[in-house]
This record gives sequence, C-alpha cells and structure tokens, in this order.
Amino acid sequence: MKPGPRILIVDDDSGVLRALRGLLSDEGFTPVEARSAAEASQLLDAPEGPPAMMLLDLRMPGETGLELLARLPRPFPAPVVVLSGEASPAEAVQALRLGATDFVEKPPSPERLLTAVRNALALGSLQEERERLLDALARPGHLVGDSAGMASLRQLIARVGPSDTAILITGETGTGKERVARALHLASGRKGRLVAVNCAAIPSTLLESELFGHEKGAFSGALSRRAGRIEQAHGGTLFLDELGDMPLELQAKLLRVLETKEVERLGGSLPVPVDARVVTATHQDLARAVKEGRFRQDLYFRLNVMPLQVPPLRERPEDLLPLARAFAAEFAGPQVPLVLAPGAETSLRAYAWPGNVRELRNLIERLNLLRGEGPLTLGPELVSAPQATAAASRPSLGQKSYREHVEDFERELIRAALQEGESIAGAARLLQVDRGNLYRRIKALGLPVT
Ligand SMILES: Nc1ncnc2c1ncn2[C@@H]1O[C@H](COP(=O)(O)OP(=O)(O)OP(=O)(O)O)[C@@H](O)[C@H]1O
Repeated sequence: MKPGPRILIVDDDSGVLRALRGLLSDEGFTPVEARSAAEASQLLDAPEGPPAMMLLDLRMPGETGLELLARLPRPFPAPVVVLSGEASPAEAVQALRLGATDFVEKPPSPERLLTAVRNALALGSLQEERERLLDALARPGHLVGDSAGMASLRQLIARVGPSDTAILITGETGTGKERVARALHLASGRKGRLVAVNCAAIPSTLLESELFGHEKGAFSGALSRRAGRIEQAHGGTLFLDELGDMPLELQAKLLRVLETKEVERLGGSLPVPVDARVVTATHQDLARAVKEGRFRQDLYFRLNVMPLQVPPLRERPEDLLPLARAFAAEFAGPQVPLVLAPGAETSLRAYAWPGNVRELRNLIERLNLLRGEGPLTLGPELVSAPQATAAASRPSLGQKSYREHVEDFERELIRAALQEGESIAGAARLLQVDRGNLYRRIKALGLPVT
C-alpha cells in the first residue's frame, strides 16, 4: 500500500509524540517526529521535500513554536496546525496571524485533531495546484497537457525551436497550433517579436499590403508609409496562420521573400532585408491543395521542411481535465474550484470535440458566466446534449437566454452554409457576408473550420 501523506509532529513531550504518532498512523498517515524547532527546520528542508503538513507545539525549550513560525518563509513549506497547551489564547492567535492554518488545544480530542489535519492537507494541495496553474498561465507559449501526443510535441519543439528551419504546423481547428507557434518562438531564443498573421481573417484585397507594407501613395488608401508584417518580424518569428487560404499570387511573392530574404513594399523600389523565422499553420490538407492547383508546390516544399502535427483533442482524452482546470483558473481565478458532477468525465471523454481545445475553452468560459458565486460545475449534460436539429425546428425554451438561442440558431445556419459552400469562402458567398467576419463568428461560436 502507498504510504499516506507525511505529517511532521513537533513537540518536546515524548508522551504527546507517542499519542499523536499512534493516532495518525491508525488513520493511514506517515508521522515524522521532531523534538525541537531546530530538528523541525532540518526536516522541513529534507531532500525528499517538506512534509504534507506540520503539527507544531508552541512552548518548547530553546526556540519556541512562534519563533520558528516567524522565521519560516511565507507561504510556509507546509500548512501548520499549532498545538496550544496551557498557553494563553493570545499565543494561538499570534500563530494564526503568522500564517498557521488552525490551532488545537492540548490534550487534543482525536476528532478535532484529525479534522484540523485533513483541512490543512486539503489546503496544502489547493495551494500546490494554485501555484502550478499560476505558473502555467504565466507562460503564454506553455502547452497544458501530459498526454503522449503533447509530450512528443513538446520534445520536438525543444529540438527544432532553436534552429532557423521553416516549420509547418498542421492540425484540426482549435487544437492549439498558434500556441505551438508561440512555444517555438520562445524556444528559438530570438530577440524579436512573434508577428502573427491570419491569412483567412484578412480580406484577400488587404492581405498583400498587410504582409508586405507599402509606400505612401502606393494605392488610393495608402496615406502614409507602412512597414508590413513580414518586416515587423525581423529578428523574430513570422507566424502565418491558415496558410491554405493565401491567394496564389501572394504565395508567389512569399516564396520570393523566403528565397531572397528581402521584402519589397508595395510601391517601393528598394528591397528591405529581413531575417525572420517562418512558422506556418494550416488545418487544410495542403498536399491535396497542391494536387488541386490551389497551393504552389514549390512553396509547400519550402515551408514543409519540418512538419509538426498537433493531435485532435479526442485523441488525447488525458488532456481534457488538465485543460479544463487551466481554463477554469483563467476565467474564474485559481481560488474557484472546478467540480465534476458524476458522469461528467465520461461524457467529456465520449464527446468528439469537433472544435477541439477552443471548444472546451469556450465551454468553460460559458460556465463561468453562468456560475454566479458558486464553484464551476461541469455536468454530464453539457457536452452530450443533442445538437439542435434543423434550423427551422421549434426551439425548446428551457433555461437558455435569448442570446444563447440566437447563437444556437447561428451555429446551425453556419454549419449548413459550410457544408453546402464547402469552405469559408463558399459559405460566405452563400450567406452574402464578408469572409473575415464569418471566420471570426465561426471562431466565436466554437465551430470547427472545415
Ligand atoms: N495545450 C494547450 N494549453 C493551453 N491552451 C491551449 C492549448 N491548446 C490550445 N489552447 C487554447 O485553445 C484556444 C485555441 O488554440 P489556438 O488558437 O492555438 O488553435 P489553432 O489550432 O491555432 O486554431 P485555428 O486552426 O482555428 O487557427 C486558444 O485560446 C489557446 O490558447
């Protein structure tokens, strides 16, 4: 059997040590003993790490419990429950002020002591989780998830990040391709910025000047001189997302930039040298696009030197809960717990997540908006609810808001248009809306871009 959490008991009275040792071992904990504050300090610094919590007597010969608390780093290496003998209540209060979690009067009743121990342990694991999450959130390129797929992706990023090789990231929509691009940029150690351009979100008429920049008067809207995004990435990384949506003429211009390492602004005469690492991403099958004449083969070969594949979320169900927890901490704050109702995990795993990590993130964001004051609760019905049927069917009013009903309708409408139009551009034509706006709406609704 796995040994229970280690609990450090600090008391100079061998009778108390014996009694507490017996009580704690009977409950499956692993007691560790110290007879003085000095011994306790050594055990807190032990190579195997600090104990899970500490029971501390206040009155001891030599350094007292209060003196020990006063010099320990904050937060304490382990949550502390103090044992106050006939000590004045003022000392116990002082210990709480210094950061102790609770105090128990001596001789302690077993129930009272065990409750205090269990509460302190729960607090300790929450604190650990909080630190882990804050750590993860602090790094924008950090990839949450320990599945085999994510682990090997992380390894590849560490290996190819520092080189200048062009990288093509492939994966379904919302799998985290942009995150991977950021991780690559961080691993590259390049001093410049990561400049991201989404080729599908910018109308094709504007994409050229956005990427290449322009001189004043180059076209009727060019009122002033402007460096393009490629130039802005000098010394850093240029991330071209949704590369498959780049028009053919721009593909030729991009290829030239890659070959010459120079960029020519629209209406400009002198080429400007650029040193940018190029990372691209697509959810499309570019090899097929090449066969169908929609993507240049030479550019494909040039950019696909090192392909990185981000697996869809349904193929790495181990990542579901760590991701859900990270998003819960992001939206609700690390102090709000994420509670899984019975059956929730099973239904999360059974669901196919067509919008991948983005869909999960949207779900947690929605839950947080509906939460009120309580914890964030994931129920089994959240992802297994049957999708609304045909757009024309009468919606059941249930508990949804007006806005949620409208969004349900929008989702169905856009899904149907994507199916019939076969691409975002096709769907935008059918719905008579701007392609970039439709693209953003698809993202906002958590729909897969197919
Ligand atoms: N491993 C991960 N850890 C933390 N957050 C992630 C992870 N993967 C994805 N996300 C988050 O999920 C959302 C979608 O990710 P991202 O935009 O990188 O996906 P994408 O594959 O580039 O999508 P698209 O194909 O639609 O451009 C983002 O908010 C991102 O921060």
